[in-house]
Amino acid sequence: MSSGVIRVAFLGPEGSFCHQAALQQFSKISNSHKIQYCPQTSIANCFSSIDSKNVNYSVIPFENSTNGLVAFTYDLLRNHFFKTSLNVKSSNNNRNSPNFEVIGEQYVSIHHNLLSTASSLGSITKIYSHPQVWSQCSNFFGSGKLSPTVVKVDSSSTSRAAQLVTEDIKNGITTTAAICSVTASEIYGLKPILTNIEDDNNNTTRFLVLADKDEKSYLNEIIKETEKNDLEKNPSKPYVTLVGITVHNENTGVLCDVLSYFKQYNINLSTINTRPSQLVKWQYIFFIEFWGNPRDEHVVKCLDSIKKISEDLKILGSFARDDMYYDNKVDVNDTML
Ligand SMILES: O=C(O)C(=O)C[C@]1(C(=O)O)C=C[C@@H](O)C=C1
Repeated sequence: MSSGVIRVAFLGPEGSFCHQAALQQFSKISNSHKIQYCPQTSIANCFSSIDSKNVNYSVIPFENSTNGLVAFTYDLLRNHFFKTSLNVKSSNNNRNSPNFEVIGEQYVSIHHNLLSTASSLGSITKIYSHPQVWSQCSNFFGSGKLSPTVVKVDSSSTSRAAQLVTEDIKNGITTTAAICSVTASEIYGLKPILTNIEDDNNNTTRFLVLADKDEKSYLNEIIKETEKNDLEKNPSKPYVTLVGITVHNENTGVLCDVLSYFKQYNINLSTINTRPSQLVKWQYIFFIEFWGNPRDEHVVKCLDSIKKISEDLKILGSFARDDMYYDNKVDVNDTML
């Protein structure tokens, strides 16, 4: 890794929403530091590039306000932080202790656009987009504007979808379309034929920022410094911590006991999601985010108590809550029309 340059992985190519999240996070320090953005072809590569120390940071999609958790990401967090039958088989012992941790979050407003050079909506034969997008645009797909035979084709990202349409055009195919951002439409030189086709105009995706945890040098200090400045400006700015917990299935009420510790220590939860543990069939990892910092005494006590009654507990990281979290107004009058 070349020194002095901060390398940031994101789900590429350029123009993806993940790219936007990376720009939001790192533009804060782009005046004082050279940032090199490193597009990856999959979310899995965003993880492997940071775990193998090819980059200093990686930005990954985590959840969407319309369709919830990004399962690919949760499963990759599981595969890196927990022992699973997959990594036991490959005897990859490194797997429960990755070289990175979660240090930040970014919120991106997701507005979807349909790009195509087809002569009409009805003549589109194929639409490319990231699989997370289909259910964010379900009203559009149910509107009857498209041919009933149109085929949805998964692409690795929304910007890759736009790229695929440009490749089709070069090959003389003009009946394909992509659903992607306005930025992607500008980069790939294709005009949207429909804009804002998402069901909910408040559609937002939350991204996590992963950082190389061994790199105790200036890189993490920069982020800590910007956080420190934020916290100085607003000392009550809350912290959020993400943990993963597995419990012994056969113990009745054990999850209830885990949750009651959070209550006992007055710690408020912000999300809870489960994914199969991939170690024992029908066992799950509970991914929990709570308001608090693992350095706070009451958080330490709470997690210590939980550790005693759970099979495994991993702290995936903690970060200052981003201000955009609070931008969650829903216009009820709008939804009642
Ligand atoms: O394809 C992109 O542009 C991405 O950044 C990925 C991703 C996701 O995985 O959720 C990000 C935001 C949208 O929700 C759709 C796709």
